[in-house]
Amino acid sequence: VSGAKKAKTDKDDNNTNGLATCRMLLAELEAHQDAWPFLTPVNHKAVPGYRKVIKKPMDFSTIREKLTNNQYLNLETFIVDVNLVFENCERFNEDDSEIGRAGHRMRSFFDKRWTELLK
Ligand SMILES: Oc1ccc2c(c1)N[C@H](O)CC2
Repeated sequence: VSGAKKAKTDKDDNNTNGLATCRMLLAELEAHQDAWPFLTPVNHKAVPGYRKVIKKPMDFSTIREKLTNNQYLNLETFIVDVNLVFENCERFNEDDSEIGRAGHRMRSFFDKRWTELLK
């Protein structure tokens, strides 16, 4: 019947919400050699100014937790959180710094990979 909603089953292997793609992309981000500044939440108690400057902290372990808890509706909502990691990094770090450069390298890696996977 037209308009009838397709029942979601775990056999639904056409990666409907892009969740298999999210898992693949996150695994690659976590394994990247430049991921070290982004693997766990910034310790805002130890970093002066961080809590005040960065309104929405985000990191790869938090994204992993949210993915595990099925908190991402689709690939788009996942990409919003990954981009938040890189936006926070650019806000808090000079471009010409170790962490600043790592952030730029990670962002260009991610942009390349998700556009490749979406083609
Ligand atoms: O010198 C420092 C010391 C701590 C941090 C940074 C730089 N940047 C990170 O984005 C946040 C944590």
